[in-house]
Order: sequence, then structure tokens, then C-alpha cells
Amino acid sequence: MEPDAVVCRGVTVQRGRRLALNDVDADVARGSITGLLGPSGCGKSTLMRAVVGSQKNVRGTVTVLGEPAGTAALRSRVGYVTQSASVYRDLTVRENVTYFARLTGATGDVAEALAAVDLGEVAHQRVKDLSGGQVRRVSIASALVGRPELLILDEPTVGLDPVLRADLWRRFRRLADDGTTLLVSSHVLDEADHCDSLILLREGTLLATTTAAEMRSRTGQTSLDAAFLDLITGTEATP
Ligand SMILES: Nc1ncnc2c1ncn2[C@@H]1O[C@H](COP(=O)(O)OP(=O)(O)OP(=O)(O)O)[C@@H](O)[C@H]1O
Repeated sequence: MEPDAVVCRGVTVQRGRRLALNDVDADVARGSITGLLGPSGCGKSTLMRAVVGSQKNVRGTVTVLGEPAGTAALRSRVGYVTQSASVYRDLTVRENVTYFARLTGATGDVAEALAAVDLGEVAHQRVKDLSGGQVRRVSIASALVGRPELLILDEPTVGLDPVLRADLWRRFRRLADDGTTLLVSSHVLDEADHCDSLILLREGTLLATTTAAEMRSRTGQTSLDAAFLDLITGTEATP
């Protein structure tokens, strides 16, 4: 069996006065969708940054595709889409994705990346004339064009309507089916149903590594929000 795409051991990050992550152990299996879930401020973005290698003051070890996180060799193998879209508003959709392809030295196909997130028909439009959901997808296409083995998406569905959200998750599933490993964060617990496995964080600590089905069976709840609350209560009840 191939080793996991991401292996985090004892990951601890101090940000200002706060311990943003406290001794977190978590793994991301290859070719699957792992959800990184928890309330706002629990440390999701910090953990993603530790995996990408852009977070300062990381203690513990983070191994990505067999290499220490952040090493130069990983640059073309890992795609990272931050919460705020990092695209050029005055360029067209195609120009943006082409630019990122050149920047990463990617041999990937621009048309293929645009098609993967259904942007083919607006490829000629300037980003400033697009909807928020479309801009989000330009960011994703810009990361996809490098054909990363690991794609890290920080809250990609936030602010999107339910139809667009469902559509994006279908596209993420297709990418995973084609062999890409996805680590996707969300503070919406219901999105857990789209993930193969889950890393649940709370106030910088690992609450559980689990699945949506296991969350329901452990708590007897059908709603994942309620199951998460039960897990928090259970944790607090443990001395
Ligand atoms: N630049 C910073 N300096 C100091 N503390 C920070 C900084 N950025 C974030 N933090 C703190 O680190 C903790 C974790 O933040 P992080 O952004 O990782 O959480 P998150 O789960 O991604 O939140 P959200 O869902 O709101 O994006 C929070 O308590 C936050 O206040």
C-alpha cells in the first residue's frame, strides 16, 4: 500500500499568544477526499499552511508525498487554493490559468483545467465580470493546471449557493477518482458527507479522525452538526 499523502505528527503552532495547533496527529490518504472540519478559528487554515510549508513556527513533523513539507521539490506537486481568490481581475479566465501554468512550469492543459471546473464557456471573459462562484473556480483551475498530486482547498464552497456547492463537490470527486488527493476544509459539518475521511479540529486540538458514517453511528445523530456537538461534549466529559 502506498504511504499516505500527508502525515502530520505532533504538529504544534504558536500564533501570537495563541496555540493555533496543539500536538495534532493527522493523515491524508492518497486518491481520496479528506475533509478538515471544525468551527471558525479552530486551526484549519493553520494546518493547511503547515502542509503547504507556508506556516511559520511549526513544531512536530509534516511529511507531504514523502518529503518534508515546504521543500522545493513539492512546489509543482502540491496545489493550494487559499480562502481569498488569488487571481488577476483584469485578465481573462484563460489568461489567468495560462499565467499560472507558466509560473509553475506546468505542462498541464489549460483547456482541461477550465473544463474540470466548468469554466470553458467564460474562458474569454475578464475575471472582474464574473460571479463570486466563478471567481472561486478560476482559482481552483489555476491550481489544477499544474496537475498537482495533492490539492489543498481552504473553504472552497464558502458563500456558494447549494447548487454550486453540490456541483463543486461532484467535480472534487471526479478529481479524486482520477487519482488526485484532496484536502478540503470547511466549517459546514454537512459537507462531511462528501468526504472519504475526516479530520475534526476544535480549538487547535484534534477532536477525531473519523468518517461521516462513524460520526453518526458513534453519536446516534443523523445531523452532522448535532453529531459534532455530541463529540465535543463527549471529549469534555472525559477527564
Ligand atoms: N496572523 C495571526 N496572528 C495571530 N494569531 C492568528 C493569526 N492568524 C490566525 N490566528 C489565530 O490562530 C487560530 C487559528 O486560525 P485559523 O485561521 O487557522 O483557523 P480556521 O479554522 O482556519 O478559521 P476560519 O474557518 O475562520 O478560517 C485562531 O485562533 C486565530 O485567531
